[in-house]
Order: sequence, then structure tokens, then C-alpha cells
Amino acid sequence: MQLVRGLQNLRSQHRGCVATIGNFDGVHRGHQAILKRLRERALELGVPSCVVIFEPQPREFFAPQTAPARLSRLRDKLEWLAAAGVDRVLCLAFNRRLRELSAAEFVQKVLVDGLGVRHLEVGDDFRFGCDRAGDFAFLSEAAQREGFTVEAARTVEIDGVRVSSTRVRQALASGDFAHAEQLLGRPFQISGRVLHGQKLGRQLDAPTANIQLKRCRVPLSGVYTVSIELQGRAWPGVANIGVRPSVAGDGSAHLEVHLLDFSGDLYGRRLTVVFHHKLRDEQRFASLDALRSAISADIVAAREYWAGVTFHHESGLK
Ligand SMILES: Cc1cc2nc3c(=O)[nH]c(=O)nc-3n(C[C@H](O)[C@H](O)[C@H](O)COP(=O)(O)O)c2cc1C
Ligand SMILES: Nc1ncnc2c1ncn2[C@@H]1O[C@H](COP(=O)(O)OP(=O)(O)OP(=O)(O)O)[C@@H](O)[C@H]1O
Repeated sequence: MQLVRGLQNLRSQHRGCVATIGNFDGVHRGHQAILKRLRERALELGVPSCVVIFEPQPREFFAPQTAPARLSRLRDKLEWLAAAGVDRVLCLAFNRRLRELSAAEFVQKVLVDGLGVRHLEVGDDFRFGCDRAGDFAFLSEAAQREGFTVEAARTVEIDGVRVSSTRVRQALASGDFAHAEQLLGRPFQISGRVLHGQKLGRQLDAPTANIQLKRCRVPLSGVYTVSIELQGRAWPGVANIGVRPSVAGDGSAHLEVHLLDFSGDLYGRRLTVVFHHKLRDEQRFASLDALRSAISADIVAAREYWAGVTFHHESGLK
């Protein structure tokens, strides 16, 4: 899959494709249905498929403090789009210039001049352009004028309710990982590189790998039973996501995982944390001793959760 960053990097060979536009946060089952249809149309027309996404996402541009937490960072999103068979992603910086484009200008600049779109696939509620004025009726008219086709994919529902990123966030916030998995079509996970922490974990009898969250806000907080994927192997573990109120911190959210029965150096490695079960909320403890006891109880609970499950790994890393 090819990534093109910005309209200025589109070349004449990129013209002629089938396209869809959106945030695709989490690449959930609703998104996957659109992507499947997109791939079918690409094969029928013999042209590549292209997904137009925005970074930051529009709501992060308009209201960075109150925008919903991200289900996926750009890297994960790209991985899942590639897995869905997308040939090309056009990633547009959502900035003042882009927000001021009218729906008609967006169609002309991005879809017609930029991509030479042959077919556009969208969800039935899709809206775009300044003040979200571009809806399906608008697109159909533009399509007729410019000589491309447009189709509204059927809404994907589970239990009679539309699958949406908001619904996934709600499932995660309430610790309902089975429902989140149903909506996403895969378990909820966060990937990232292991950074150096404050090295307090060892004093707490629980060395932890600190996963870089960059500036992304995360849709969950608390202590969880997790599994960790690392170099194609899975490990059982326990994780904390939060601001760590018991130790002096910078107020930003951290994701830390303690791998059960693991010895080895994880610094700099990229790992994936898969969430299975919420154990408790994060708490402020009055002393490190109290925090140490709570963490050791979490580890016992995680062991119980994983009792009977075999993880195929050796006790360290090469
Ligand atoms: C299973 C687990 C549960 C945790 N629970 C809490 C908690 O409830 N409150 C808190 O302030 N920190 C909690 N922490 C975070 C610890 O404060 C943190 O691991 C410690 O500060 C070590 O940080 P470091 O790796 O940066 O040295 C938890 C960590 C783990 C691994
Ligand atoms: N459940 C669904 N069924 C069908 N299409 C969907 C569904 N959810 C989103 N889409 C479509 O996927 C495309 C990209 O979605 P995007 O993430 O921008 O929209 P969205 O409606 O804001 O998603 P969400 O509500 O999940 O955040 C859009 O065309 C949108 O209409």
C-alpha cells in the first residue's frame, strides 16, 4: 500500500482510481464493509483503490481538548487499511485551508483534479466540506457533472444499532471488551515503542514496559489483564493506563505493562498490547507500599485470568 501525504504529492500516475473519504478511526466493521465494497469496485474497473483520510482528524483540529480519544493512531490505521486490501492512502493535513474548502471545491481539487476519481464509495450518512454541506445528494449531482459514479454503502448494524467509533469508545469505557471486539472485528489493542520510564517499577516488584503514547488521548483508563504481542509471540500480562496519581508525574497518560514471567530488555522494541479484561480503576495510593500491594494483587488476578491458557514462548527474548 502506498501512502501519499498531501495533495502536492499526487502525481499524474495517481489519477484514475476508486475512492472513499473519512476518518476511519479504529477501522471498525462499518468501515471494513465500505473497504470491501471499494475493493470490489476497484477490481471491476481495473483501477487502484484509494482512501482519503485526515491527520489530524477534523474534530482534533476544531477542538483539540474535547475531541474524542483516538481508537487508532496513524500507523495502526494504515496497517489495517492495508490489511483490508487498500492500494493507496491519501493523507490530507486538516488545517485552516482545508476546512475552508467548500464541498464543491473539495470535489474539484481532491476528487477530480487530484485523484481523477472514477467511482466514489461512501456511507449513507457521509458529509464533508465546509460546514458539512456535501451530502450524498450533492455528491450524486457532482458525479453526474464530472463523469464519475457514487454509491452509498449500506449501514452496518449490530443488534439493530449502527457500528460507530463512538460505540467502540463507549464499550471500552465500560470495560466491555467482548463488545468492542464485536464492533471492531478484532480485539482492541494499542501498539507502540517501549520507552525508558522512571525506573520505579523494579522497586514496586513489577518492572514495567512504558509504551509511547505520543500526544494521542486514549479511550480507556485503569488496570487491565492484557496479552502482549512481541516479535510474533504472545505473553500474558497486566497493564495500567492512566496518569499514575500515586507517583509524581507530568499529568499525561501512560501505558505500562508488566509481562508475567518475563525477563529481558524491552527498551526500544515495538509491542502490541491487547486488552482482555478490566481489573479496577486507577487509584491514588498514600504510599509506595500500598501501591506495591495493589500491583501484586493485580498480578495475582491476571495469573488467575490466564490460568489454563498456554502461551507459546520461552522465558526471555533473543
Ligand atoms: C498493574 C499495575 C497497576 C498500577 N496501578 C496504579 C494505580 O492504581 N495508581 C497509580 O498511581 N499507579 C499505578 N501503577 C503505575 C505505577 O505507579 C508505575 O508502574 C510506577 O510508577 C513505575 O513507573 P516507571 O515504570 O515509570 O518507573 C500501576 C502499574 C501497574 C503495572
Ligand atoms: N456502520 C457503518 N456502516 C456503513 N458505513 C459506515 C459505518 N460507519 C461509518 N461508515 C462510513 O465509513 C466512512 C468513513 O467513516 P468516518 O470514520 O469518517 O465516519 P463516521 O460516520 O464519523 O464514523 P464513526 O461514526 O464510526 O466515527 C464514511 O463514508 C461513513 O459514512
